Formats: sequence, C-alpha cells, structure tokens
Amino acid sequence: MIKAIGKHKGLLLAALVTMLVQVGAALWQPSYMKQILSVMADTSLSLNGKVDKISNYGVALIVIAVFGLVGSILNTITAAKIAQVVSADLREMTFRKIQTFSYADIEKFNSANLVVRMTNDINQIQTLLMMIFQVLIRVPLLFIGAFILSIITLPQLWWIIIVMVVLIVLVTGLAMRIMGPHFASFQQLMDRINAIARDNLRGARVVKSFVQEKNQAQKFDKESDDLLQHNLAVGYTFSTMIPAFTIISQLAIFVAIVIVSTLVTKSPAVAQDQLGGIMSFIQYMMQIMFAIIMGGMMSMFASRGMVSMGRIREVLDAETSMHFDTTADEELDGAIEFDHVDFAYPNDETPTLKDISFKIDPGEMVGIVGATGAGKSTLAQLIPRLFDPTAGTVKVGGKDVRHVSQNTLKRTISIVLQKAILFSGTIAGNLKQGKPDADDTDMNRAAQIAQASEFINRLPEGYNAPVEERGNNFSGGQKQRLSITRGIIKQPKILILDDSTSALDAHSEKLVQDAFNRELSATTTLIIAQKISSVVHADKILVLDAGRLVAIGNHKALLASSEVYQQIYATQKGQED
Ligand SMILES: Nc1ncnc2c1ncn2[C@@H]1O[C@H](COP(=O)(O)OP(=O)(O)OP(=O)(O)O)[C@@H](O)[C@H]1O
Repeated sequence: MIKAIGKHKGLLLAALVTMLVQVGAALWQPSYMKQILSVMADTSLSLNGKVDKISNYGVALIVIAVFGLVGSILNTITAAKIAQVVSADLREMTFRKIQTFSYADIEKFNSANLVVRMTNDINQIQTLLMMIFQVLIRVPLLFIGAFILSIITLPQLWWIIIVMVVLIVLVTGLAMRIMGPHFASFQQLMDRINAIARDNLRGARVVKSFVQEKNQAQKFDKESDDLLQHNLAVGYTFSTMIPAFTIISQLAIFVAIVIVSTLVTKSPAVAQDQLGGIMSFIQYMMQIMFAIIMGGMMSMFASRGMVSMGRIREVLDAETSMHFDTTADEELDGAIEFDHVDFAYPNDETPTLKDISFKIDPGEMVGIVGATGAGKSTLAQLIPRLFDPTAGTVKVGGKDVRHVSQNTLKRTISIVLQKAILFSGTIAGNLKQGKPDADDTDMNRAAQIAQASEFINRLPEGYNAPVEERGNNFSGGQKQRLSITRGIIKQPKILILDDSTSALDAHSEKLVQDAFNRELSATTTLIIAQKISSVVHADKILVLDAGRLVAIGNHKALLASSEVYQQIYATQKGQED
C-alpha cells in the first residue's frame, strides 16, 4: 500500500500543502475575532477610528476565510484523487495476483470471498485513504494549535480545556470500545451475504424450479438481519455520542463565560482584553472538540480499513502453492504416466485418490469410468497440473509435470471440463482462448470435429455471434460443443474430455466420437464417461472405485475380469433395456 501511495508524490504534496493552508486559516481566524472585540470594547478610540480598524480586521478575516475555503476544496479534491488512484492500483494488483493463483489457491480462499475483497474491502480502503489525507495530519495540528492558542488567549481558563478534553476522550474511547467488535463482524457478514447472493443468482434456474425462493430469502434475511443488528448498534452508539459532545462543550462554554464575567466584574481594568479573548477562546474550544471527534471518527474508519487492508495484504502476500519451472518450452509427446499418486483437496484430510499407477501411450484413446464421486475428474485435473499430487508423480511425455514450463503444459494438454463455461464476448473470442492466433480455417476445422459448425453457421453473425454472460444464450449441448471446439483448436497432444458430451443426444455424441477417431487419431484422448457405451471402443479403460484404480483393460477384458466394471455395466444395461 505504501508502495502504491508512493507512486503519487505530486498528489501527496498537494494534499499536504492544502491541508496546512486549511489548518493555518482555522487557527488564525479566532485571533482576528479577538482583535475586533477588543477594538469594540476600547473606550479610548473614536467611533471612526473603531470602524476603520474593524474594517481592516474584517477584510483580513475574509481573506483568511477564503484561503481556508480554497485550501479545504483543493484538499478534498486531492485526497479523493489519491484515494481513487491508489485503490484502483490496489484493485488491479489484487486482480493480477489472483490471476497467478493456482486452482488450489482459489479454492483455499473461496471465490466469493475473493470478490468481496476486490470490491468491498477496496472500497473500505478508499474511504480510509480519503480520511487519512483529509484529517490525519489536520487533527493533531488543529488539536495542538488550538490547545496552545486557547491557553495563550485566556491562561486562567486552562483547566476548563483539560477537563473538556478528558471528558471527550473518555466518551470517544467508550464509544470505540462498544463499536469495535461490531466492525470486526461486518466483513465476515459481507462475505456470507455475498456468497448467498452469488449462489442464488448463479443457480437461479435451480432456485426457481425447486421453488426455493422462500428458503433462499430466509437464509439471506438471517444474515442481512445480523448485519442490521451490528449496524444499529453502531448507529445507536453514534447517536448518543454526538449529544454527549454537545453537552460537554456547552457546559465548558457556560463555565468559561461565568468565570470571565466574574473576572470582569471584579477588575474592570482588564475587562477589554478578557471580553475580546472569550470569543476566541470559545472558537478554539470548538476546534479542539472538532479535532477529537474527527480523530475518533478516523480511528473508527481506520479499524474497518485496517481489517480490509489486512485482507488485501493476505491476497497480495499469498505464496502461490504452485510454481512452474522456468525451463525452456519443449515438445512433449502424448504419453501419460501416474506413479503411486495420492491426492487430497486443500482443507480436506481424507485423500480423494489413493496410490494410483498406470501408463498411457501416445495416441491411445482411454476411458475413465467409476461411480459418481469415485475421483475421475480429480484424476484428470492432475494431468494439466490444476492441482499437484500429495504423493507420487504425474508424468507427461515422460517428464514430471512439476518440471516442465507452464507454456509447455498448456500447449500439450487440453481439458474440456464437465461444466461448459463460456465467457461473455463472441464465439470467436471464446475459441481464441484455446489458440490466440486461431484463424477461420482453425476455427472451422475444430468446430466441424466438435459438431458445432452446423449451429454456428446458422447464426447470422457466425463466429462473431455474441456470447452472453456464462454462455446463457446457448443450450447445454451447444455450450458443450463450443467448449470441445475451444479444447481441440490448438491441436493438443493430449485431450481430456471430462464428461463433456453428457448434454449431447446419442446421435450427436456418436458423430463427435467418429470425428475424433478420424481426425484426432494421433491425439491421446481421455474420456471420462458416466455411460460405458461412450468408452466401449477405447484402447484402455481405467476403472475407479472410491479413489482407487481397481482395474485397467479394454471393454472385453474388463467384462471378463473386473467385478466393479461388471456391476456398472449391468446397471447401465438394465437402464438401457
Ligand atoms: N474442489 C473440491 N474440494 C473438495 N473436495 C472435492 C472437490 N472436488 C471434488 N471433491 C470431492 O472429491 C471426490 C471425487 O470427486 P470427483 O469430482 O473427482 O468425482 P467424479 O468421479 O468425477 O464424480 P462425477 O462422476 O460425479 O463427476 C468427491 O467425494 C468430491 O466430494
């Protein structure tokens, strides 16, 4: 953060200078008030003499006030600018950092939580920065300046200032103690509220079809009411704090006036000076009170801002759990090898994969089957290094994936995930995520294999057709075909299809498979499938059961030897019949 602020030295200086002008003007004004009142009470001056002097002081007062006003406006503008540019820098730094996170890092933080950090937490920091550059230096300067000047103005009343300061500090301290814990809860509640809202909106179709609106609303209301309670507690404390300050200051003013009147009555000789002084004294008292209140407010925003700053620092300082070798990019073949691989998800104690070993030769078509939750997707995600195994090694082209460059892995492997995720933009934009320099020929070739060209060509804008947020303007099957197109466009050596034809009808699925056999015969293809019919022709089938590889072989061999495979086959056959 200091680095981010340090980049804007010119603005920092401007904020400082304008703040000093503002404080100077505020502290200077009361002394002129004192002069004006002293002139009025001066019996030795003629009326004309008094008018002349008062006019001069009046002009000086106006000039100082104008300086103060201009200083204040410019300070607000510069403070706002610093707060905005620094928070924009922080937001961009945070986003860039998140882009370097591995899949495991994102899981660890949780994506809703990261969104809150990039929005709400950055806003809190922006407010804090604005406060810092408007009041941080102003508060102590104003406090010390007004304190000294008030005592110089009416030395007899020093103790009133001390008593007032002690009382205000006590009230402010008490209020902070009451409000502090509520601030600490704000951010956690915001995380929870955001997570509910995000899940609800993302899963809008599920919510509607299961008529879950009421449940969702109740869940949301509970968290929102919690937040309300904390907000109310802060509000109530705040609303008692302000009248308490008013009472303290009015009492102090009252006592000061009573004492000055008594002094004046007792010794009229000093009346002129005392009377002039009381006005300035009251103004300084107000400034002291203002400084303490501003200090209190500042510490309130600071406590919220510091929590947010801590949360942003956590992201910026996070060591990514995955480091890629900086070795030169290389050409790897499509061989895959798992050697005694164990894997447990972050924050999960029980391993999802246990002691998995197998070899796949380049160009083979391999099926992976197993009951739901057996670990098929997890196994596939270790090949492109979305996660690292907790034990054992995963090799691609004969090399441990931890010792090849990220670019090499990206070029060699494509994974088409179970859930077809498209980004808003155009079809071409989405396909180019697979190969940035893809031309029309590349797109056409890939789309034909994935059986997507038929519906893309029917769209008036073809490859430039718009894709809405999360690809919502396409059907499930179309989204899957577009994802497959994106996966094969770069002609990878290894293609992993994680249940990626599940939304296609049997005929379309057959067309995709035939096209794969024809066009991608040199590509190692891993097909994770729910249906055995999707992998019967595979060279090999891996059978997973509760995280273990229980059998490996072709369909015929497995039917003869694997009990788990026989069971799956029997259930599915029953369903088909
Ligand atoms: N991101 C994750 N964090 C923690 N646990 C996970 C995560 N993803 C999956 N799991 C757990 O790992 C196990 C294996 O999940 P996986 O998705 O690999 O199974 P699968 O065989 O592909 O299932 P399906 O056929 O239903 O897709 C499951 O018990 C699941 O709960």
